[in-house]
Amino acid sequence: MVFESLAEKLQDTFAKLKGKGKLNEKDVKSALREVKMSLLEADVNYKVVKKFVNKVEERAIGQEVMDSLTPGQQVIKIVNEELTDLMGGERSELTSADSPPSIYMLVGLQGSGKTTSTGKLARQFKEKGKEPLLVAADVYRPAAIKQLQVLGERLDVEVFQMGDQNDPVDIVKAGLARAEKEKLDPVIIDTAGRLHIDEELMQELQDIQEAINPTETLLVVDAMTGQDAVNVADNFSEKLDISGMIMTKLDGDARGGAALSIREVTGKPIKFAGMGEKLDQMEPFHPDRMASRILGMGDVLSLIEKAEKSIDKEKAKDLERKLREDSFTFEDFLDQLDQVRNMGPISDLMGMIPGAGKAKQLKNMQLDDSELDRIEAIISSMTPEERRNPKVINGSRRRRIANGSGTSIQEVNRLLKQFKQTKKMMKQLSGKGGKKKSGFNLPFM
Ligand SMILES: Nc1nc2c(ncn2[C@@H]2O[C@H](COP(=O)(O)OP(=O)(O)OP(=O)(O)O)[C@@H](O)[C@H]2O)c(=O)[nH]1
Repeated sequence: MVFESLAEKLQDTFAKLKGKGKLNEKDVKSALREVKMSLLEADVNYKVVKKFVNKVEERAIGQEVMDSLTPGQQVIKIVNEELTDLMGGERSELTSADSPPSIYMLVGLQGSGKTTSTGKLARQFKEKGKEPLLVAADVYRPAAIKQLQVLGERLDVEVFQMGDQNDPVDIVKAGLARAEKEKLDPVIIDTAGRLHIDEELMQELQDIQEAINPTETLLVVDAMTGQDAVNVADNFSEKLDISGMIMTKLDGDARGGAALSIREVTGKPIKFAGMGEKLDQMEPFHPDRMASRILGMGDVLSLIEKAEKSIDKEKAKDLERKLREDSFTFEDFLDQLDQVRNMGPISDLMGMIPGAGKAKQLKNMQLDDSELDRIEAIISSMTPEERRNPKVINGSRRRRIANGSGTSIQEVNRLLKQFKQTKKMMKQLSGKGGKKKSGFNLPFM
């Protein structure tokens, strides 16, 4: 899960704080010392941590907080606000050009995820009905051109390339001319990367910037590299006019040091967060939502947005009807699993549910993707009759299903029990006169 280890530590600290009725200055100071340690362990830049903790302390030790009825909550609220502020406050949108095409130039070190992010960005524009053009300006690594072409084919997006024997500035200019002629908008440029920052590369990128004056120059940085990412960003922004950042591989970043320091150190906003290798795994970066995730308050807004994108509305309606009529079967369950999978890794989804990170029942259920695989295997080993009417699943059938799915009888039993409980719970939720549910359900909730 994104920021998992940091989130766990902070949430532990605040649980203790909330447990106390009245707070005194000492309590707050000791909690903030823990916050400081957690942030440092998460590889957040030292200066950033110091400034952050001082700011929180200044606000938290005020009379208003101490005298309030819920001082613990008030401190968490302040931390939440300051974390949001640290990551840039408001969401920073991509700017578009006054007259098309908008030009987005992606820069960054080799392996940071530049080419993948070029594809992800193109996909988002395509979804909005735009016709982007991708320009392959990395002439040093022929495989990079091929990689972009493969992405272009998959997305049905045009890719402009002139091989690896031309000057990148000429390639980019010719690419722009093509976009103008064919009315393609926006133009997304994949530039060359290097393992380390070097003068030659910076010069080349500066030349491209000068020649085409991009609408935005987006620096792609790998969150997993922690403070290195921050240093790279600092160096790049000294030499180039960077307008914002795409932070990749946040899905594998349990600590969060780069995401929490980079804005403060460079002054540049994170505009997107890469959450996986697939082309649909890039999210707009919302500082407030990210802060809430870290503090275990969930990110219901992002969850709903994801659900709206990946869940078939007709199927959702159908499901609602089935739940109402109590005709929900294992077939439907399987179908729902598929839809949940479409939304991304289950651990990421869990991070978006308020309190889920701390909920013991959920932890015990070990909801990771391999668990979903096992559930799927068990259901697939049932006969159609068993899926429609689980009541017929007696002892010997359970054994057969366990054998067939490579699981144990205990696991089959657990799933059957879970299914029964889920049905009961959903029936209550959608019960007559009860509250109407939103258009989607997760089968385990
Ligand atoms: N988990 C995860 N992997 C990612 C993400 N973004 C990119 N990757 C992976 O990171 C690796 C490098 O990505 P590329 O897009 O090839 O990197 P690049 O910066 O274009 O590298 P060069 O073309 O060599 O300069 C690939 O294996 C990608 O699948 C992300 O958000 N999450």
